[in-house]
Amino acid sequence: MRNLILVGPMGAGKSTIGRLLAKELRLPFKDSDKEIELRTGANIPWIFDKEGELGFRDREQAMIAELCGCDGVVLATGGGAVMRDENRRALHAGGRVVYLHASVEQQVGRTARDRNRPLLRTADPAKTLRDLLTLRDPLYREIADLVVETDERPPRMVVLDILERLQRLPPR
Ligand SMILES: Nc1ncnc2c1ncn2[C@@H]1O[C@H](COP(=O)(O)OP(=O)(O)O)[C@@H](O)[C@H]1O
Ligand SMILES: O=C(O)C1=C[C@@H](OP(=O)(O)O)[C@@H](O)[C@H](O)C1
Ligand SMILES: [Mg+2]
Repeated sequence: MRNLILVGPMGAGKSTIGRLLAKELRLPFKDSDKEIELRTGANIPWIFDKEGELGFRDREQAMIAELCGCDGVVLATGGGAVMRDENRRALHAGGRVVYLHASVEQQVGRTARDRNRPLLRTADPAKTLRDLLTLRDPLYREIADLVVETDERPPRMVVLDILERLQRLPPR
């Protein structure tokens, strides 16, 4: 399989684990959100403010299509990338897909101090994360080759688990 692709909700650790995995595998690391920021020269909240979520999703779809065309990269997606059918098709075709799972409680704790997630600027971020996970969990599972638990496990341990389980995956 060509690339190693991480999906999952905000705070699951896609950006953190992706960077560590890439280092371990000596592969380039690409973070879809970071690539959008580099390409536009604007940060994610600014894009949401100026273009709305729809504008961001269009940029995200174009970036996912481009990055899934790479060969041999570790790719961290944004938590909402699985919402579009086109993205799910591209991600599944683009390589091995790992769903990083985290409970809503852990997601809340890990995202609380970070103001860079516009969807969590709500009165009740825990409810927002719960509602999003209800909607998206089946979509993550639909395209995942592996589901990996991240609750109560430090990033290093999650990385080792992924590497070990990838070796045991049958060919698609
Ligand atoms: N397994 C983990 N255990 C504890 N904290 C974690 C873990 N994975 C990530 N984090 C922390 O959670 C925060 C969000 O991680 P991040 O990689 O940005 O998630 P995502 O890209 O999935 O939204 C960061 O501060 C990161 O250090
Ligand atoms: O869940 C989402 O819809 C989003 C997740 C974010 O990425 P992370 O999952 O890396 O936080 C980022 O793409 C944007 O704020 C929207
Ligand atoms: Mg991220």
